[in-house]
Amino acid sequence: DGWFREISDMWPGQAMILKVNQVLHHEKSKYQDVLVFESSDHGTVLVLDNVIQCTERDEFSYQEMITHLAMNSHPNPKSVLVIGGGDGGVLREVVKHESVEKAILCDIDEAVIRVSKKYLPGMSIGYQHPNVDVHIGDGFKFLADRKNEFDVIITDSSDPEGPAESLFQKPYFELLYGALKEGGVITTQAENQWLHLPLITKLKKDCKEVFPVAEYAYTTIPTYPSGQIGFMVCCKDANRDVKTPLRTWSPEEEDKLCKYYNKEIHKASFILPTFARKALK
Ligand SMILES: NCCCN[C@H]1CC[C@H](NCCCN)CC1
Repeated sequence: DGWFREISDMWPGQAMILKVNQVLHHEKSKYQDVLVFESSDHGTVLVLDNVIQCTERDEFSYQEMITHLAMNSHPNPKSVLVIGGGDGGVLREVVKHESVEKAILCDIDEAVIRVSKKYLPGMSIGYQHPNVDVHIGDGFKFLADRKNEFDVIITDSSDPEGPAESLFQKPYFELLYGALKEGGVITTQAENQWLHLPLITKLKKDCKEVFPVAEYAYTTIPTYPSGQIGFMVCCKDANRDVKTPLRTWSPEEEDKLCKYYNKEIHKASFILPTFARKALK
């Protein structure tokens, strides 16, 4: 009937539905079902295994926050790794930082990259930057033999049910820790406080066993379940206050570079409602 329904047991009893004008692409990749459709009011939409990954209308909220919460919590990020993020949106945000000399993206599924380059030019623009390298493979394996190499690692993953399951476990955070240089910072996609508080509580506990600093922040994004998504922000430096940006763009630059992130919302994103603050203490 011309509507896409995001129904999943990860958010029981609720569903986002978007009006479909035209299906642009649909394939079974090696890892997941890949769907791209033109929506009536949210631009082009990327769906993996029936879960909305990004819509052109609101993707900037997620891509900017998962990137700049990490990048602006580091004094001088030169080498950056993105695990997942095949749509290219996070890379687009990473290369907004002049300090970046090398940005590597490692995604397990070449189909997401291929489809994004064809149907999501506003996000895949990230691939055009000269300092960007792309690696197709399992992020877990990629990290295993990288030690002391990155200033920032961003894990832009899908949800725990599916190819990204291992990216939510403690062994993965230990690999991240080893791949980071001194003072390194990570962000991961850390689900929604209304839907997954037990998972986030476990995630923060695991991160705190690996990193001296681990904090949960979140952003508002209309087309994700319950309208928001969170991030775990961790640092190897015990004295780093990730809740306050170390570096800030001027107000003019902020307005030019970002549509969601700014230095106030960096701080505000860590302020939690009482039910979440108690669970994540
Ligand atoms: N680069 C954009 C990919 C974004 N990852 C998505 C983050 C949200 C997730 N479902 C929402 C989970 C609800 N808690 C799908 C993958």
